[in-house]
Amino acid sequence: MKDYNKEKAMAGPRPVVLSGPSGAGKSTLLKNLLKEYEGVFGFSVSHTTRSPRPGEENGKDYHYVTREYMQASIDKGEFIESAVFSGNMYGTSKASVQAVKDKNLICILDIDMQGVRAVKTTDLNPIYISIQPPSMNILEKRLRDRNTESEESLQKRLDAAQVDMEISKEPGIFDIVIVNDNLDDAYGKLKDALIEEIKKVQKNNLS
Ligand SMILES: Nc1nc2c(ncn2[C@@H]2O[C@H](COP(=O)(O)OP(=O)(O)O)[C@@H](O)[C@H]2O)c(=O)[nH]1
Ligand SMILES: Nc1ncnc2c1ncn2[C@@H]1O[C@H](COP(=O)(O)OP(=O)(O)O)[C@@H](O)[C@H]1O
Repeated sequence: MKDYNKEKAMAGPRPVVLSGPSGAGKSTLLKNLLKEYEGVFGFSVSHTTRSPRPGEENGKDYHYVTREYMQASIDKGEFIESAVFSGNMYGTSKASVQAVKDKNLICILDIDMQGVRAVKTTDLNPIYISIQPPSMNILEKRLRDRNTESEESLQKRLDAAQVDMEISKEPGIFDIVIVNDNLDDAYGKLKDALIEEIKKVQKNNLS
């Protein structure tokens, strides 16, 4: 038992998975966390075959790669999980998570439902948080106003969102479901959910 606890302590803080429909507000919320708690959270930078949006940075938001490169890396066993979403490949590399763990930071993963299911079969043991929009109509408005998607990509995201919103209601998949209606309220709930882990890292940083 003692050894088990020692192993757990050495494993560092528990990672956090943020999932939920495209447009629910995951990036907005996690960027707020990374900014307010610099030195506490670190982002697991995923790989994707989608093109960068204006303002996105290679190596910061994603590693933007070709399908050939991504498939070869997956075949080499370099990924914890990968999925196809809206026609593009996305995946969490072992190196991305390790880079955050090496700094003793809480690793945040922004992944879709397929990723959540895959991570559940690993020993990552994260806290699973679902970010949900107040309604489909509001989600569609936010996605349109974001101005990042073609009509085709938008429709694919809305179709996936419908499925995601249903699945997130199933008990046992997520530890917490946060409805992102008012942004400040949703951010407050996210911080409340993570405060124990945040305190642990802050305490470790001081000692
Ligand atoms: N499984 C998995 N999903 C990911 C990964 N990175 C991002 N995603 C998900 O892919 C979906 C699309 O992401 P993105 O193209 O950035 O669009 P956005 O969510 O609308 O901002 C979202 O649901 C993300 O959570 C990953 O490494 N693995
Ligand atoms: N509570 C909110 N109220 C209004 N707009 C929001 C709220 N949360 C996020 N948004 C906006 O909705 C859009 C989608 O949010 P984003 O963080 O990109 O979602 P995701 O990362 O889940 O795809 C963005 O333009 C963002 O500024």
